[in-house]
Amino acid sequence: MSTPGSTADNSVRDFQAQPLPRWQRAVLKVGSSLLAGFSDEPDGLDPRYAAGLARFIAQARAQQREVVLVSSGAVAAGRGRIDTGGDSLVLRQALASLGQASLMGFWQQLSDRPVAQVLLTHDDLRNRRRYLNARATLRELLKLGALPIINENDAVAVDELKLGDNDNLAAAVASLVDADLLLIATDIGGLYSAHPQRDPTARAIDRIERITPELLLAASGGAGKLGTGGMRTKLEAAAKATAAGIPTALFCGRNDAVVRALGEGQLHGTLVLAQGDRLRARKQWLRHAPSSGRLLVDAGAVAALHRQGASLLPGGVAGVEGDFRRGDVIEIVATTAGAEPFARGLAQYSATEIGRIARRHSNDIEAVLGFRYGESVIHRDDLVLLVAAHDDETPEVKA
Ligand SMILES: Nc1ncnc2c1ncn2[C@@H]1O[C@H](COP(=O)(O)OP(=O)(O)O)[C@@H](O)[C@H]1O
Ligand SMILES: N[C@@H](CCC(=O)OP(=O)(O)O)C(=O)O
Repeated sequence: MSTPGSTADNSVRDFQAQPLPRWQRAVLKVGSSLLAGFSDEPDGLDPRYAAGLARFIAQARAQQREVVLVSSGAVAAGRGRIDTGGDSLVLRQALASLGQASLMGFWQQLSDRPVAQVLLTHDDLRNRRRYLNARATLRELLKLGALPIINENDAVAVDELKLGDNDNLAAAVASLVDADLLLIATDIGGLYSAHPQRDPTARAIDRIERITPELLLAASGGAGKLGTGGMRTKLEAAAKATAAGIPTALFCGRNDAVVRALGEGQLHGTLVLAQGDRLRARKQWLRHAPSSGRLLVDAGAVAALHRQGASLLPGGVAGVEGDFRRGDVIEIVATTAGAEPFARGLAQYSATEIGRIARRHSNDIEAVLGFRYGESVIHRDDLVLLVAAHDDETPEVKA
């Protein structure tokens, strides 16, 4: 903790440098406060800060790292196109629709590779099938080397459909894509012990081990001119991400030195530490979620899952029980053992579909079903072993 401050210029002075956790795949959230509203007139999007963030993304990519961008700014871009007062929900929805294409064009101009738009709502992420579909699309986009840019689908998102703010959306996306770091860029150095523009005694907080009600209260001072939730929604997002094992960094995207340091693995900002290990948190959930069916698998599949931490392919499936759908949690039972499941996982295909592709080669999936979500019926990232293997080669999936 150090001297109070409230502007981008104070970020480096107020927040001490600390190492950024090691990461391979990060979600970067960029708020409206970094993209627009630098004058009193609605003037659309301005690249003065976004350019530095785009350089950070390009540099990460050159180091074989992956970044998924969650970008606000559609409403601000819409106001730049049709200058209107007012702030009703339906007007914001219309402005977001007006501005979304400009927002994508804006990032495309700053990006060294193709950008891809993905618009999501809370409902999409609650629905397990749509969740899996969105995840598969995002993985494919990263494989293609594109820069996925996510925003809330504001035109359809009201009330219970809405995530409400892009900070929470970014936390959900971080879990969705299995990120190992969530970066939230905003117009202030990080979290202060009180609203720094209103309280001169506010102190910078470099590191948070646990998000307490007191911290949430300190962050409740409201948002900036264009922002939606202020620091509170950033802390809520950090709470969600860190509970899923993903550390979260809040930093000032308006300060070039801060953004450059980030590229060198140094954070000037607030680091919220992960609560436990990412894989462990996910596997823990898989162990306890209610299951909707079972797969019987042969000895070859049992050995592959145990020894190589492999995905379950249709060829090893000997039988299907229950009426589950794509995305449901199911149990895996060995035909050679009793009825006790030895593993659990998320089904990539429904019970009926797996019944049709059981014992077939993965290459046949498309010919049999007429479509294909992937080569496995349970992907290894979605699989947890419940009992250890009989030898010492217990795979990493036994979290
Ligand atoms: N305790 C606090 N520490 C830092 N900023 C705070 C705090 N409480 C409220 N804020 C406000 O939150 C703003 C950032 O949130 P917001 O305006 O929603 O930005 P964004 O558009 O980047 O999401 C800061 O500029 C500041 O005015
Ligand atoms: N979906 C809205 C952004 C909502 C939002 O959370 O804004 P911000 O607080 O600036 O991240 C838009 O694109 O304008």
